[in-house]
Amino acid sequence: MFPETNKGFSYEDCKATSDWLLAQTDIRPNVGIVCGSGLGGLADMLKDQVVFNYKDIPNFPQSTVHGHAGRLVFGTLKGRPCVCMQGRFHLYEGYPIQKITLPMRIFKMLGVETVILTNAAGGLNQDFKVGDIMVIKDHINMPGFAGNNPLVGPNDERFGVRFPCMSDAYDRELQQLAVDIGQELGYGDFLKEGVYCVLGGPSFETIAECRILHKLGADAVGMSTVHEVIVARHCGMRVVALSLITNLVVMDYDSQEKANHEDVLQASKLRAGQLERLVSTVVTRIEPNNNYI
Ligand SMILES: O=P(O)(O)O[C@@H]1C[C@H](O)[C@@H](CO)O1
Ligand SMILES: Nc1nc2[nH]cnc2c(=O)[nH]1
Repeated sequence: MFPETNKGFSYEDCKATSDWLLAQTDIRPNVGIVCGSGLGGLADMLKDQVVFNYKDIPNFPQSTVHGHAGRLVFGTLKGRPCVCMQGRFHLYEGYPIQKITLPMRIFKMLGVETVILTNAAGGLNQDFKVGDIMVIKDHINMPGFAGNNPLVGPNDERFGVRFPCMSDAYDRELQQLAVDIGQELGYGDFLKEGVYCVLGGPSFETIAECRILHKLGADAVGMSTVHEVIVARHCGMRVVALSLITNLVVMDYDSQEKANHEDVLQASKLRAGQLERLVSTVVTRIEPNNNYI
């Protein structure tokens, strides 16, 4: 009934991958972290590391993008067991959407309850500046409008329901926790909240596309995160996501600005340390029983 490419990985495939990982580490993570472009330093914060190269993990795709190392790092953050993707997969790398989101189901099977995602994004909101950190409050799934959703294909109820709700995709308490911690750390001047819009990439947006996305209510645009969030929510994990605004999109035909990946990586370096501090503090305030301290 479904074409072969839409079948994704079975529950048993995912279990085989998670069992393979669990057999090689004693760490039992309850927090999973995904590092965006140029933000892989987050993984380096983990202590007592057990590291797997993606190429060695059964069923895992390979990272092909500069700024995404391609390592799954288990470790502890101030004593809290975590697993961190140092490099994620994007639609434009050519993988089926079910493959780029496979790690979320692996996270779930490893015991992860909360997923923290980061990304580099272009700022559409006219009040945003390069270096702002945006706590994502909602998303617009542009590829999803055309049917490119990671849950397309047969639904296995052991993962989640056929028609998952997305109006609560971004956990409100975790959003507030991230904002509160940002304020405590003195990030008030560059801490924002907003809507993230995903496009397929890899080409950056035209001026007309940026104008329309802005009119649609998006504050930032990128090429990731949303697919992972959908799969994470489908299998019941809580989600908080942060965009680092690495460039302001071009909305004016007189502008000479041109988006490019090297500038994105360069800009992510400016705020990487502060973003890492924000994420690590969020992790330490999440209790295993899902309460916040
Ligand atoms: O993985 P993220 O979303 O951080 O990567 C962004 C989107 C593209 O992959 C790349 C463009 O520079 O950065
Ligand atoms: N689509 C998109 N992704 C980005 N990632 C970082 N900056 C951008 C951008 O301007 N557009």
